[in-house]
Amino acid sequence: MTGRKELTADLCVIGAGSAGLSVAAGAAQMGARTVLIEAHRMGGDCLNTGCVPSKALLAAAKAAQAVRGADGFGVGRQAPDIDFAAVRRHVHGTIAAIAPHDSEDRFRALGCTVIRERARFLDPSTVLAGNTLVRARRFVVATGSRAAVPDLPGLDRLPFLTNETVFDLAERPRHLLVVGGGPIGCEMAQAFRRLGAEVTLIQRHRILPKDDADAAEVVRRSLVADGVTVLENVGIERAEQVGTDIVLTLSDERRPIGSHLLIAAGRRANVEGLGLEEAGVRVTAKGIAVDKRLRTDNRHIFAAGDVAGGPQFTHWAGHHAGVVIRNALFRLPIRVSERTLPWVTYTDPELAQVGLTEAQARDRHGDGIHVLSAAFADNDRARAERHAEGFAKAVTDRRGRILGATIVGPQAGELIQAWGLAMAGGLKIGTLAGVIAPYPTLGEISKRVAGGFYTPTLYGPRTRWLVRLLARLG
Ligand SMILES: Cc1cc2nc3c(=O)[nH]c(=O)nc-3n(C[C@H](O)[C@H](O)[C@H](O)COP(=O)(O)OP(=O)(O)OC[C@H]3O[C@@H](n4cnc5c(N)ncnc54)[C@H](O)[C@@H]3O)c2cc1C
Ligand SMILES: NC(=O)c1ccc[n+]([C@@H]2O[C@H](COP(=O)([O-])OP(=O)(O)OC[C@H]3O[C@@H](n4cnc5c(N)ncnc54)[C@H](O)[C@@H]3O)[C@@H](O)[C@H]2O)c1
Repeated sequence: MTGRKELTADLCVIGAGSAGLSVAAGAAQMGARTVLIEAHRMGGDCLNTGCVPSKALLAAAKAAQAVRGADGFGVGRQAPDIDFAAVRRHVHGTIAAIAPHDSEDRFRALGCTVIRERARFLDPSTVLAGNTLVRARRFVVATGSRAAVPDLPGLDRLPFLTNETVFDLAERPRHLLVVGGGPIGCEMAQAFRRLGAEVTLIQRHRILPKDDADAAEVVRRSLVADGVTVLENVGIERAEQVGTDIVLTLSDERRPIGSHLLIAAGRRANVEGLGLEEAGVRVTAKGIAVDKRLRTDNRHIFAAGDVAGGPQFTHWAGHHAGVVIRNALFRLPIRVSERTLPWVTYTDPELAQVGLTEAQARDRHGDGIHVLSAAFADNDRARAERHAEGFAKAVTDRRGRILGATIVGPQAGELIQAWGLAMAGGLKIGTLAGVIAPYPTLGEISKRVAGGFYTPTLYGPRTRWLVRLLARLG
């Protein structure tokens, strides 16, 4: 075709976010001729409008909270002096510091051909990106997701924030209304509250409904203790602007009023305008339909990351990338597995999960499970650091096979990794119980939980009988 550039490749990746970048980096370094197409910003959501800015904002909020809490250690008695413009510089400085890792330069250096255009399938084996036609043996659609905007009467007539705009606020909101109590809603509610805004969080169910109910309750109490108004199990009837204020009318007739509105009510897969129909790729309400090998209905086209409709995490996108590479380049029938997928909500305290929650384990295994737990109140390090809220809990089958673990408390995201490793390695609970954990560490809590599996036997009547018998024998 005239005026058009044509490229042929082994692999063409659409979207340079967590999933697409991992696929492209792996494939290029393994020698595949790889084309990477990105319409907007290299790094996608995670780097620019997701994980990175949200964790940077939470870190600033934690620093502010540490000032408030210093009094408890006998160190000063003061309120934090928060310079919101400087907080914003910290957030954007963090993005800038990480950006080179996801940059066009780096990917070109790895051997990828990078095209900064919007991509669209013309037919099952051709993609058009700007002026370039790409023909490839395999394609990967990794176009991610965006904030789902609820169908709320009045919402279309007022300004609202999403994860794409909230990190660009020049000034701290006076009163932030947060719609949605999933991970984004809870993290942002706590961050803005600790940075000095009034915050009201409105959630249709309980907060963090995908998580263990007892653990979510610990997070809820912490949000309330920080001063967040948490309104749960309530619908929103309409939204309106009254002067400069935003007013929501709830199903129970309460009317929270705020200066800003953040929509954090779930995600919608980016499937529009991609020519998926022309490519023979089927889409459902959740996203692109894929099998366990991440193949779409067109066996030459894979989907990875948020657009594939499953869990939405950067590390899950990374797992997807490994599955796609092995299927697409090596033709190995590798499947995705959620069995040891961890997830963490980075509130303070953090809430971390791997494997089944207690409720899920009961659903699947009935009463044939052991539930083991320990409180951070009994962990000496947590006490010393005045972070003794929360608990760790594990669920095993009758024989001590670990089915899942939940940790809510300080550093829960770090602590859950021992449980993920144990599950991935097929270790039984006895291995964790036998670990020599350094004292005093937060990690001792895992050994304590695991040890609970043996407590009834260890301190039971049979052991006591045996000890007395051996004592009598001299
Ligand atoms: C506020 C927030 C906080 C989060 N925090 C965490 C966290 O702490 N930990 C965690 O694991 N996960 C977190 N997530 C989720 C995580 O960001 C996503 O799961 C991850 O970014 C998904 O990666 P992806 O590659 O599927 O999509 P994306 O990162 O969205 O990348 C998709 C890319 O495709 C591009 N694109 C779209 N259409 C086209 C097209 N037609 N042509 C070319 N390019 C296109 C987009 O511009 C984008 O760059 C968070 C998300 C949000 C919103
Ligand atoms: N720490 C992390 O790993 C992290 C952090 C942020 C986001 N994420 C990822 O991003 C995804 C999206 O996060 P999210 O919090 O937007 O989604 P989510 O779907 O987990 O939570 C959104 C919540 O909003 C509620 N909701 C929906 N419509 C509502 C309405 N009209 N009124 C009141 N409540 C309403 C829903 O009940 C739901 O619980 C998550 O699935 C998660 O995987 C991960």
